[in-house]
Parts: sequence; structure tokens; C-alpha cells
Amino acid sequence: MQLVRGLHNLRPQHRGCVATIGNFDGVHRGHQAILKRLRERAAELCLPTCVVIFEPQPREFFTPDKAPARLARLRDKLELLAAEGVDRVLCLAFNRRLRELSASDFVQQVLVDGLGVKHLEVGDDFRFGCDRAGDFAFLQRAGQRDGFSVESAETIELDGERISSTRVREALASGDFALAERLLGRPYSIAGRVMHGQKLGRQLGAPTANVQLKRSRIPLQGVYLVSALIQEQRVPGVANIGMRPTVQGDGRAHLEVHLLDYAGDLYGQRISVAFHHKLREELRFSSLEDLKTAIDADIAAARAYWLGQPHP
Ligand SMILES: Cc1cc2nc3c(=O)[nH]c(=O)nc-3n(C[C@H](O)[C@H](O)[C@H](O)COP(=O)(O)O)c2cc1C
Ligand SMILES: Nc1ncnc2c1ncn2[C@@H]1O[C@H](COP(=O)(O)OP(=O)(O)OP(=O)(O)O)[C@@H](O)[C@H]1O
Repeated sequence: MQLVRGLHNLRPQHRGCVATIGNFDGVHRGHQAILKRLRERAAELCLPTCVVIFEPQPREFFTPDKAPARLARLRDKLELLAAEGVDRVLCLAFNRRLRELSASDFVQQVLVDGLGVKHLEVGDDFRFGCDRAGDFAFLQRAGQRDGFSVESAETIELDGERISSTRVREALASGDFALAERLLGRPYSIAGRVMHGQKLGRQLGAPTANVQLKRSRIPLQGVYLVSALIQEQRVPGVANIGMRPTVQGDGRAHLEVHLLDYAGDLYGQRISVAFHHKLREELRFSSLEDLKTAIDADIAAARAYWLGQPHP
């Protein structure tokens, strides 16, 4: 999959494609359905598929403090889109210039002059351009004028309700990982490189892999039953996501994973941590001894859980 950052990096050979536009945060089953349609249309027209995304996402630009925590950072989003068979991603910087672009200028500059779009696939609620003035009817008129077809994908629902990134975030916040998995079509996971920590974990009897988060806001906080994908092997464990109030934190959220019966060296490796069940909230303990007792209980709960389950 090819990544093109910014309109100025589009070349004549990028013209002519089947495209869709959106945030695609989490690449959930609604997104997957649109991407499937995109692949089908692309095969019919013998053209590559292109997904137009924004970085930051529009809400992060408008209200950085109120925008919801991302399900996936850009790197993970690109990996998920590649796994869906997307040929090209055009990543546009969402800034003042883009925000002020009218719907017709967006169509002209991005879709017509930039991408030479032949077919556009959008969700039924899709809106774009300054003040969200562009909608499906607008795109259809533009398509008739500029020579591209537009199709509105049917809404994908689960249990009678539309699947959305917002709904995945709500499922995670309420600890409903089974629902998150049904919305995403896979368990919710966070990937990152294992970094050196304070080396306190060993002292606590639970060595932990510190997974670099590289983002300030995470849609989860607390202690979880997890499994980590390490060189294509699933290893069960327990994880804490939070500020570690008991030890001297650095004011940033950390993801720390203790893997059951695992002794390998993970430093520098990129691992993917899948979340299966919430055990408890993160707490401030009055001593390291109390924290150790709590972590021992978390590990015992994880062992009991995995005993009753098929191996992850
Ligand atoms: C299963 C688990 C549960 C944890 N729960 C808490 C907690 O409730 N409160 C807290 O302050 N830290 C908690 N921690 C984080 C520990 O403080 C942290 O792992 C320890 O300080 C080791 O840090 P280090 O790897 O940087 O040495 C937890 C860690 C694990 C693995
Ligand atoms: N459940 C769904 N069924 C069909 N199309 C969808 C569904 N969810 C999103 N889409 C479409 O996928 C494209 C990208 O969606 P986008 O990520 O912007 O929205 P979303 O998943 O609904 O997120 P949010 O909850 O943040 O609004 C848009 O065209 C959107 O209409």
C-alpha cells in the first residue's frame, strides 16, 4: 500500500482511481463494508483503490481538548487499511486551509484535479467541505459534471444500531470487550514497541513489558486481561493502562503488560496487545507491598480466566 502525504505529493500516475473519504478510526465493520465495495468497484473498473484520510482528524483540529481518544494512531490505521487491500492512502493535513475549502473546491482540487476519481464510495451520512456543506446529493451533481459516479454504501448495523467509531469507544469505556470485538470484527488491540521502564516490576514480582504509546489519550484506563501477539504467538497476560499513581509517574499514560509464564527478552520488539476483559480500575495504593498484593490477585484472576477458555 502506498502512502501519499498531501496533495502536493500526488503525481500524474496517481490519477484515475476509485476512492472513499473519512476518518476510518479503528477500521470497524462499517468501514470494512465500504472498503469491500471499494475493492469490488475497483476490480470492475480496473483501477486502484484510494482512501482519503485526515491527520489530525477534523474534531481533533476543531476541539483538541474535547475530541475523543483515538482508537488507533496513524501507523495502526495504515496497517489496518493495508490489511483491507487498499492500494493507496492520501493523507491530508487538516489545517485552516483545508477547513476553509468549500465543498466545490474540495471536489475540484482533491477529487478531480488531484486524484482523477472515476468512482466515489461514501457512507449515507457523509458530509464534507467548509461547514459540512457537501453531501451525497452535492457529490452526485459534481460527479455528473466532472465524470465520476457516486454510490452511497448501505449502513452496517449490529443489533439494530449503526456501527461507528463512537460506539466502539463507548463499548471500550464500559468494559464491554465482547461488543467491541463484534463491532471491530477482531479484538481491540494496541500495538507498540517495548521500552525500558523503571525496573520496579521485577521487584514487585511481576516483570512488565512497557509498551510505548506515543499518544497522550487512550480510550482505556484500568487493569485488563490481555493477550499479546509476539512473533505470531498469542501469550496471555495482565495489563495496566494508566498513570501509575502508586509509583512516581511521569504524568503520561503507560501500557504495562505482565505475560504469564513468559521469560523472553522483548526490549525493542513491537508487540500487539489484545484486550479481553476489564479486571478493575487503576488504584493508588499506600505502599508497594499493597500494590504487589493487588497485582498477585490480578495474575491469579488471569490464570483462572485462561483456564476456563480456549488458549487465546
Ligand atoms: C497487572 C498490573 C496492575 C497494576 N495496577 C496498578 C495500580 O492499580 N496502581 C498503580 O499505581 N500501578 C499499577 N500497576 C503499575 C505498576 O506500578 C508498575 O507496573 C510498576 O511500577 C513497574 O513499573 P516499571 O515497569 O516501570 O518498573 C500495575 C501493573 C500491572 C502489571
Ligand atoms: N456502519 C457504517 N455503515 C456504512 N458506512 C459507514 C458506517 N460507519 C461509517 N461509515 C462510512 O465510512 C466512512 C468513514 O467513516 P468515519 O470514520 O468518518 O465515521 P464513523 O465510523 O461513523 O465515526 P464516528 O463515530 O467518529 O462518526 C464514511 O463514508 C462513513 O459514512
